[in-house]
Amino acid sequence: MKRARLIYNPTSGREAIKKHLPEVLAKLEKAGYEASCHATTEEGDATNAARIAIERGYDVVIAAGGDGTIYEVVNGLADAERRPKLGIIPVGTTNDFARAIQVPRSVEAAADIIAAGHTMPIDIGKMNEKYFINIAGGGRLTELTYEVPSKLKTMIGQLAYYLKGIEMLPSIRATEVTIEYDGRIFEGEIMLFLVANTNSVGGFEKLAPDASLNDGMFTMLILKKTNLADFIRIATLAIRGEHVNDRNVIYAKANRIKVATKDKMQLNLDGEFGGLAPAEFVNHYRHFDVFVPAGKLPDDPANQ
Ligand SMILES: Nc1ncnc2c1ncn2[C@@H]1O[C@H](COP(=O)(O)OP(=O)(O)OP(=O)(O)O)[C@@H](O)[C@H]1O
Repeated sequence: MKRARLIYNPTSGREAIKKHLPEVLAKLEKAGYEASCHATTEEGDATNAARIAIERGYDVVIAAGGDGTIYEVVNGLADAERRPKLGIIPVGTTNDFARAIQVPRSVEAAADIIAAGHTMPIDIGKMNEKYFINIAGGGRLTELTYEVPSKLKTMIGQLAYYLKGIEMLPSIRATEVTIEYDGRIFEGEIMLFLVANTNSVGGFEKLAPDASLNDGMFTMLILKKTNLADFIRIATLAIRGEHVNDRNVIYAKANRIKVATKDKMQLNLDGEFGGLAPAEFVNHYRHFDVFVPAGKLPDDPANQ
């Protein structure tokens, strides 16, 4: 019998998962799995739980939480040679990855997608020793994702990020970097750089408009040093995906990217603190099979 392990963050989002657990487990059992779950207890626990699921040979591992929980689960699974299929139940404040794979923000609907059994291959990124599934980045602006207190997120959700962004905007400084991407080089001052696996980043769904989930390539975006007025203009363009041709933006595909800086630069992986530069990003082609709705995603080989 196939076995599924649900790893859920009981504090995620507005603590939405807890009351739906019996239905989720029942749906999995009905789909033919022997299902069990693990509630995470603290930061890092989802990674440990995922490693244990590998040791115990689970066929499916499901991450239920926000992007932070998915990130931790991915890091517990990604080094294994035989990796379980990955399911996502989005109950966080930011659910960028779920949005990118069109898994709805309803516990029951997300569980139905896993029960239906359709998967597609997805690339992931590795930065130095850590993996990310959605987005990596650096620059002062990306730091706001972990400056938002968790309690505030639980209370007011996505709004907490925007409030923090407005608060930080006037103080954002540029960083001098050297970025090497597939043999090309950029040297100069930047506001931020992003290395995206998907098109869905921080609620901006068109930030990397042509990112593919499984072409073996990252979409890289560099925002050069700008003044505040230009910055706001480009952010507004980014809502519609019209920033990619702006003269302050470098937008390119690459599967290996190296970032070096003389200043201290914090790196961000899937919204979590990922260490300090220098960094090397490597794309791992079709590393996971992820449950997605059938017939919806253009990158799904089943729809091509
Ligand atoms: N029992 C727990 N108590 C406190 N924190 C926890 C617990 N379990 C996991 N965490 C931590 O909570 C962090 C945020 O979780 P998660 O991403 O699932 O949801 P979120 O708070 O809605 O945030 P977001 O969706 O913005 O990432 C994770 O980085 C994880 O390490």
